[in-house]
Amino acid sequence: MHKISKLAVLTSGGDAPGMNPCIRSIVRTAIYNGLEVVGIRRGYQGLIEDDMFPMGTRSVSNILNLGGTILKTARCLPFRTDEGQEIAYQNLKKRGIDALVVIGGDGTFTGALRFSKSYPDVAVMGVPGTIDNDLYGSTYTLGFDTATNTVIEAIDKIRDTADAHDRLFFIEVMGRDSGAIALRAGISCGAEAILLPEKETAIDDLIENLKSGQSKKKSSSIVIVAEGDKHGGAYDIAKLVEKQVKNYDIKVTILGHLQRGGSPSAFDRVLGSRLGFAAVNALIAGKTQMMVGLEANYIKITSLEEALTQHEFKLEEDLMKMAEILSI
Ligand SMILES: Nc1ncnc2c1ncn2[C@@H]1O[C@H](COP(=O)(O)OP(=O)(O)O)[C@@H](O)[C@H]1O
Ligand SMILES: O=P(O)(O)OC[C@H]1O[C@](O)(COP(=O)(O)O)[C@@H](O)[C@@H]1O
Ligand SMILES: [Mg+2]
Repeated sequence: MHKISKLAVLTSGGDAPGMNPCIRSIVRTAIYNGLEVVGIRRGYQGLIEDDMFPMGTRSVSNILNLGGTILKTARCLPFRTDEGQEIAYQNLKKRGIDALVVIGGDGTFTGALRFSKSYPDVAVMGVPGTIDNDLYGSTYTLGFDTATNTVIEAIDKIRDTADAHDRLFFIEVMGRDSGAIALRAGISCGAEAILLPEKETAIDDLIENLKSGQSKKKSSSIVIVAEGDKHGGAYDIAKLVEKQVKNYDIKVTILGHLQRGGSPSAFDRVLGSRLGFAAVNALIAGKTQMMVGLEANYIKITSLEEALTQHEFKLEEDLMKMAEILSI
């Protein structure tokens, strides 16, 4: 078994609250175990540009409560090329780095697995960090809990004004391919309808549902639209509905990037700490091309290969049905 001595960490793809607690945990667990630690700025971009710096225990002081990522993040096109991957490898070798922890989503893991297959002498471990909660191998990903709470706080406020004016609101939440935030937020805020990318929305049913709400004297209605819905965003759906639902003052709100910011929740701080701790310990134990996750409240280690091939989101039909019944 190859014993590691110098570990690098990066954050990649969309930032997610909980990344900082995870970085802190990785740095301190590694140092506790006698490893040197290097931080890489802007994900794979910094790996290719050799933008790295040594990290000590104090370099991660007072970051548990911070949203975003102190390492910064990026979406990096050159890492998708063989040349980019080779430059990244040479930069790691030059510095004597023999282990890499990547915190990110499916794209980040795809890049890491490809890199690790070409250059297996650098051990690679993934930590699921994305507000979209769409990775196989972990019931929860970093940032999902905080983002959902941020969304709930915003929708509660919108509900107040919707109710005061008897209005119908279409609220767009993040999730290009994932309805995870939309579904949890919809249940938490008593949405009249939840539209997800994983399920084709029957506009006629939506219109019937809204009309029936009116006849039952609902004073306001909230429809949550995940940004990746097949009919388009909240504005497009509102236009389709507007023609047929009369006597309702319709408004649209796009929550946008505010959903990705903010101080991580207790859940995400604990999750980040646990996953970071587990990632370093797994590398020390000689594991590579894996990801750490949380299943049934226990750490679970899954191969990146499996995580990426199994990754289709399983639509939670039971929760959809429950949300529908509870909003009658
Ligand atoms: N097929 C791939 N080969 C190499 N690198 C990739 C590949 N897919 C994604 N990446 C790298 O991972 C980065 C993050 O992926 P992205 O999909 O943007 O975010 P996330 O990791 O949150 O899903 C990309 O910008 C790119 O550098
Ligand atoms: O900030 P950007 O680059 O516009 O990306 C927006 C996307 O990032 C996310 O917040 C997170 O996606 P990833 O985990 O794939 O990075 C999506 O919900 C959203 O569609
Ligand atoms: Mg992704």
